[in-house]
Amino acid sequence: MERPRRLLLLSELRVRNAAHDVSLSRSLLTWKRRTSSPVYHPFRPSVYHSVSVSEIISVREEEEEYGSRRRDDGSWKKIKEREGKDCRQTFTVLYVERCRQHRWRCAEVTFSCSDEALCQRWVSSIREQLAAITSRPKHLLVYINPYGGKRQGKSIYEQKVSPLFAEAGISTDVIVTEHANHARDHLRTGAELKKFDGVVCVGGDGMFSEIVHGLIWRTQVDGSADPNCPDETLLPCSLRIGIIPAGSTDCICFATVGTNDPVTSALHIIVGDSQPMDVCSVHHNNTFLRYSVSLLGYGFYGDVLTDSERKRWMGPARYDLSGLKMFLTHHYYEGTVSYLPARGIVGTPRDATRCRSGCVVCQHNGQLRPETSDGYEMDDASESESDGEWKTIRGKFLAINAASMSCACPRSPKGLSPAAHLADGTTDLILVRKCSRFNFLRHLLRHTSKDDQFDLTFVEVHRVRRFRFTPRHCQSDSDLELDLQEYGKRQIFSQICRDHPACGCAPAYSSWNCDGEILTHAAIDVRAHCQLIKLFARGIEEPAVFEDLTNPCAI
Ligand SMILES: CCCCCCCCCCCCC/C=C/[C@@H](O)[C@H](COP(=O)(O)O)NC(=O)CCCCC
Ligand SMILES: Nc1ncnc2c1ncn2[C@@H]1O[C@H](COP(=O)(O)OP(=O)(O)O)[C@@H](O)[C@H]1O
Ligand SMILES: [Ca+2]
Repeated sequence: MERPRRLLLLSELRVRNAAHDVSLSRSLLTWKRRTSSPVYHPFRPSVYHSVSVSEIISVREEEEEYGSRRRDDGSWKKIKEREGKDCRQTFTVLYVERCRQHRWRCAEVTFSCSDEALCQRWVSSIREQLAAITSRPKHLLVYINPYGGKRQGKSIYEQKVSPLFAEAGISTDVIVTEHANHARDHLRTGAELKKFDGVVCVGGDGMFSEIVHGLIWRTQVDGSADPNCPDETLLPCSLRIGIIPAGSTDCICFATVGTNDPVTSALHIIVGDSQPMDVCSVHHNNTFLRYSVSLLGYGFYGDVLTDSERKRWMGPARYDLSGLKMFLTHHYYEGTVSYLPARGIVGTPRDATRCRSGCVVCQHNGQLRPETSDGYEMDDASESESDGEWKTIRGKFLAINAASMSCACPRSPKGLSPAAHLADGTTDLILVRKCSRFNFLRHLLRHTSKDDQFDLTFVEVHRVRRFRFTPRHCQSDSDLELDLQEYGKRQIFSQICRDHPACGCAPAYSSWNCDGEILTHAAIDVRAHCQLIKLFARGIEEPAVFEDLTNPCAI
């Protein structure tokens, strides 16, 4: 049986001049219109509203007096319509309202009554409940990339986000970056992180990647862990990261919130959401290269990124043109992929279920602590290899993709690996073998349709904890890395062939697309670190079973 909620307050207040029963408990604010007729009216809009206290943004106190209303900040506002008697006290509650396609809006409702003391009690009770929510940030460090996407990061923040933060009583230190890696380096060395409850990134996946690199690095150095060592157990970052989408793909925002909308993201930050996320570390010859949280792609996606960087002036459309060009170019790459399958976990890349808010698969797999329970220790990787746990595949590949999350984005609403999980400590390794252009097109089209992406003979997918890739030409040189001179020459020839596909000579190397940043090393060693970072997000919410039909925003 459902336990009755203990009410903190229950009063008759007016909303838009109609009497309502308004109640406040620790979890809910509700208001219900008083009706004179007990008869059910099918065409009368719903008279009952409820808002979770955890989704109240703020409460604003106002006082109506002689045709004017005084705001909290001391300014005066004319009221268009007097509500009933001469002098009424009013207060306005701002709260989260759900709209279509996972969008959130800031809605407001104004309550009024003639009893000043009662109004005051309501305002202070709501404020007390909000103050008791310790997960909400109070002071944030904000980095804005003015250069990403359509170059609107600064205006997006100033017009859509900053007013909401102010309304919620969040103070900010804002840094508009002046060059690439400005935010990363500031976080690594300069930022006084103790002052803040979180870091906000205004930009695309590349800008988010800078924040992740700065925070992870700083956390390891402060905690005496060695980020250069591929076998190190990395320390999780305590500060959460908020993403205000202002880039070109904004895949990390889309795959964790369900939409690329600055207001929605700002509201997730304000209510203090928390979503853990896996991070892959990428090493080359025991030297750290980069971290990746979304896509690590060699071949097609690496080539698209390299080509698109030369067309940055085109904005986000550069990816479409480069995508078409690289599809027509149809380069394949030879090499060896070795991987360590994730054992003992729940879920496979071909599941029909999806990683959603409060995902039980992430909760379950996140508790496994892979370093101990999965039967291998990273320090003993070679032992595991001799145990036959590592699998090896040699071949010619059009694309090698590791998706640590679905990689859903507006271009591909299901993503590259629709059943991938945000926080299960694994990455989905997708191998697309050399095939005809027609078949590759079928594969790409499945990124945009409902059909199973992996139900093609030339595509295979494995859920892994660790993988390595070695391009063929590295192996043929007695398994030694090419010296830099040789590597340079091959890069030049690769470039010539890339630019003159008619010569029929396939380039030896592609680059890795690492969350939208180019990695020129082809041979890499990748390891998934379970729940290394946390976002101000909650994962994609399942749509409510009963939509509020009186909410025009949701219909
Ligand atoms: C013929 C129909 C083909 C349709 C293919 C559509 C495939 C789209 C898949 C997109 C996957 C995106 C994975 C995310 C990558 C981002 O991290 C990266 C950088 O983002 P940002 O910094 O915000 O720009 N974006 C890309 O690499 C773009 C890939 C686009 C490929 C067409
Ligand atoms: N002020 C700046 N000037 C130039 N580049 C910058 C600046 N700040 C950040 N960057 C870099 O811009 C690149 C693209 O940023 P991102 O926000 O991902 O936009 P997009 O989604 O358009 O690629 C990243 O590599 C980031 O490091
Ligand atoms: Ca994952």
